[in-house]
Amino acid sequence: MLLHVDGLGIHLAGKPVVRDLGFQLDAGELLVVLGPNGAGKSTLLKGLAGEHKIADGQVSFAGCTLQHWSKREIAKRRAVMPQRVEVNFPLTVEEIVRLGRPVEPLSQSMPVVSELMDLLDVAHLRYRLAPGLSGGEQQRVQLARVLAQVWDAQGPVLLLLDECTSALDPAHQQQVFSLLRRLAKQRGFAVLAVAHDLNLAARFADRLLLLHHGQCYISGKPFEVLSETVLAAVYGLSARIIKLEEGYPLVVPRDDGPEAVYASPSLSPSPSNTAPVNPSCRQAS
Ligand SMILES: Nc1ncnc2c1ncn2[C@@H]1O[C@H](COP(=O)(O)OP(=O)(O)OP(=O)(O)O)[C@@H](O)[C@H]1O
Repeated sequence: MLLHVDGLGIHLAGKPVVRDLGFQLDAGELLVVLGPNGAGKSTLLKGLAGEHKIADGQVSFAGCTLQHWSKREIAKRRAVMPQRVEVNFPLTVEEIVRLGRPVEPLSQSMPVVSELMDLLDVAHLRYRLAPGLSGGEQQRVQLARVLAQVWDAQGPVLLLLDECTSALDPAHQQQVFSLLRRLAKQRGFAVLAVAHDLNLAARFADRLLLLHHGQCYISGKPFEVLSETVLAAVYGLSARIIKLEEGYPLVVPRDDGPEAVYASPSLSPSPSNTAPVNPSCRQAS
């Protein structure tokens, strides 16, 4: 097991934002973390990235507690893409991607930088300055920089990506998730990606972890997690789940919308029916 999270608690401004969270992530797995706004997804990711202090529990990576990794060693194996990265200084796309490989001579880093610019479809922008790029272009450049950091790492690699496709058009979203899946399957990367798009998650994730009020509501394979009752209870979303021929679920919101769900006493988000069905975050099955 590459990443082992046990009883994790993170407090912000004196309040528990992530509570009693436990899950594991293996090499070669793509785990998508879902949940409503404010559920604690970014806080979890920042905790795993070492940006937030861990108040309770333990996180170990490749068998060693996170706090015991040296900054230098973990930087070779863990790459993090935050939810928002704004580049306001006049660096070119190529220079930004190269920031992922700060200690390497130019001749050595250029093949990786070029490969990643191709993969993220930003090679045609290589001499453009970052502040003039569109939101989606900026996001693809940042993802290329993040991947450059661990591209040819030896040994275990963990990618922590916070809504890394939120600004992308549907085709680029598919390309990026398909790339992440390939990196997991072919290179053994462990990928934890926070996302809001349920269908993208269902299509590409090996497993989903649904956060609600800082706790794991349910985790498991997409079909186990994405049920009508779960979506109604966690998001207040009325939706149909269709099983596609390809074998993964498709979430189709109903016309009656969230207001209708909230109007229904049996599905209103009262404390009793928003309590996690699976507080210890066991597998759904
Ligand atoms: N630095 C902070 N200090 C105090 N509270 C914070 C801080 N950062 C986040 N929070 C609060 O913690 C809760 C979880 O925030 P977080 O950003 O983890 O949510 P999220 O699930 O990523 O949401 P979104 O889908 O909107 O990005 C929210 O209620 C937020 O207001």
